[in-house]
Amino acid sequence: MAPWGYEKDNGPAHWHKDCPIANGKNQSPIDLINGEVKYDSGLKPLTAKYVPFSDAKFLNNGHSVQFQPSAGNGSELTGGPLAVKYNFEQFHFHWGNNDTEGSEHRVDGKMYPAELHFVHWNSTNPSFKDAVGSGGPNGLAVLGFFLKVGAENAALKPITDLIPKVKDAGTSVTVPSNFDMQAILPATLTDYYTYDGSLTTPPLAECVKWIVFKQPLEVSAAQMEAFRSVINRDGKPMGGNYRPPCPLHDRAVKTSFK
Ligand SMILES: NCCOCCOCCNC(=O)c1ccc(S(N)(=O)=O)cc1
Ligand SMILES: [Zn+2]
Repeated sequence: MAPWGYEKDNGPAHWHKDCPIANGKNQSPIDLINGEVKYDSGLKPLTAKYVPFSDAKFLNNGHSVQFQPSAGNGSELTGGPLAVKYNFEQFHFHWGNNDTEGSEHRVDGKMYPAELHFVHWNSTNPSFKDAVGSGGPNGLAVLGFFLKVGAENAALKPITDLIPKVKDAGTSVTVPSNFDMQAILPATLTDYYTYDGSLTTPPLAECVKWIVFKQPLEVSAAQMEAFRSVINRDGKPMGGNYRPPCPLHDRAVKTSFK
């Protein structure tokens, strides 16, 4: 099979052939249906401590654009539904070709124009790859933020300004060391949905504690257009790099908010 993608001939409907877990019972993304979630007063705010990076890359890997510091950057995530400390690995985006589509998770069937994923791995593992393969939903913790079109996002501007430099698949640039990743996050990481799920791209491993924030971040129309100029491995616009929602089966979605 051609490498996986989001086109007719290699998109989400084909992924099960190489990754049979695609039809598993803990797949992501899902539609977050407010009438079916359950408030959990035990869910505390999350704490993300992101330290400045000395040598981080921003790259086009053919199916997303991704910020990736060198291993062992000392940034960590704790709290919320997490029992242990998680190390930051990378962040990346999913988006659409217009403002009516693009996010992976949905809220009562509504899609946002884009979704930002901060990927972290359980620090009781020796490496990220071990965490992916560790079995069970505690290998990774991914923070999902919906993006909506509005004011320019000053914290993301250093990243969206680099997009023209990684327009083509397989290209990357070094990110200026004064880039402040912490500034992207809201001041308090409260009001989120959380559930046990999977990677939303192959290998689709069911190793993820998902934490999706209720409050979208804003980006300007120009910043959205920057994403839409990115080209995928087939030389086509990368927009549409989102997996449709998967069945919830007998999972519960908990919320930290009433
Ligand atoms: N390819 C087989 C070996 O796989 C080893 C682990 O590789 C994992 C590569 N994928 C990822 O790291 C990865 C990370 C996050 C997300 S997502 N969109 O669910 O946040 C999807 C994918
Ligand atoms: Zn993602």
